[in-house]
Amino acid sequence: MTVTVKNEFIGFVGTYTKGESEGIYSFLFDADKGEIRDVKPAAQLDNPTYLTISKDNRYLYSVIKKGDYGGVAGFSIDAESGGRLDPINSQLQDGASPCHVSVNSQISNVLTANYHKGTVESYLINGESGFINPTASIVKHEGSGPNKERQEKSHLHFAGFTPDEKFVAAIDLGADNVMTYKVHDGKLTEVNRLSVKPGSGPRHIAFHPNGKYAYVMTEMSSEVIALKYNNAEGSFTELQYISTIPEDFSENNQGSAIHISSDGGFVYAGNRGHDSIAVFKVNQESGHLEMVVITSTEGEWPRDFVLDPTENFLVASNQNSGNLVLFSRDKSTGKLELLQSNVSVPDPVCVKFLHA
Ligand SMILES: O=C1O[C@H](COP(=O)(O)O)[C@@H](O)[C@H](O)[C@H]1O
Repeated sequence: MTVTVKNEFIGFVGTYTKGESEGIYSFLFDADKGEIRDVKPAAQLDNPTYLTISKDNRYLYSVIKKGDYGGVAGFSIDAESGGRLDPINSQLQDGASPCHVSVNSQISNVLTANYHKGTVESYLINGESGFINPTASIVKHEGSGPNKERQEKSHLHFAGFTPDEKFVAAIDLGADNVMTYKVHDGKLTEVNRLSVKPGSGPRHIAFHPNGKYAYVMTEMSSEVIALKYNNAEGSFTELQYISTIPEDFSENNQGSAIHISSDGGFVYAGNRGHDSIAVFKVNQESGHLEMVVITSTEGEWPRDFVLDPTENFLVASNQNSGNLVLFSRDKSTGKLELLQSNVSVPDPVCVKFLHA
């Protein structure tokens, strides 16, 4: 008897709901055919921009806006139905919603970063039910940078656990800082602060799987900063700045997301304006990057992107043109090749897959 195993994965898309979007969308990705299909609404809520999925695929946590409140919402994932999301609960605070959310591997702690408030919020999670408890800790950053329009105060853009989960890394675009915190019972205590190039606007970070290096995408200077990471102290030292756009590109560009392949071989960095993804090869000895190629995202304003669970593909979300774009990925060269660019999703921000 021949048993056929389907090479099919469920993905979710976070969106802004200021236009036509209804909330979070799900889709199926067929890795044999190299095709995204069956895009459909999975949960109705306002501005579920950023999403994260627990390691065991039971829960999805999303940014949420509700009237004048913003916070985090939890859902249990019904993979059998192709990705139905059943609400668990949400925790809301007065004011703007966060822009980033992450969960630790134990599913005991969710973190959010709030760009508008300049805060990092930490919530304890009940691992049995996925229930989000009220905030265990809120840290307000104080700072500013030389860019008067964008850096008048702290703007937190990312908060996530380091690979060994000993520390939390938080990125402050407004104050040009990469911060590390210790977390105990959900309470955050600062342990380190790295000041990066004034005006660069650091946005997101991706750690090398070897735990020795990390890569920060800057929004305003459109660069990747390669960092050496000291995992005993939770501290960083700068190794290299490398541009993500061609030297002769003089129009507006804002760096977006950054991700690294799980073999640590390639770093991918998003360009909004140049509308592309820059591919870098990682020198595994030194942690330095070398540009491979810059590939068009076939749409406008790639806010984020993700490697699929096989890492043979990459899906980018073009926020302003409202399309997901599927590329195949060569694991030996890191290069991307366009497969599909017409997958419509209104105002997409990020795409996340269930873990393999
Ligand atoms: O990348 C960006 O993020 C900030 C924060 O997102 P938000 O959903 O909390 O507003 C956004 O304001 C900015 O326009 C965008 O470039």
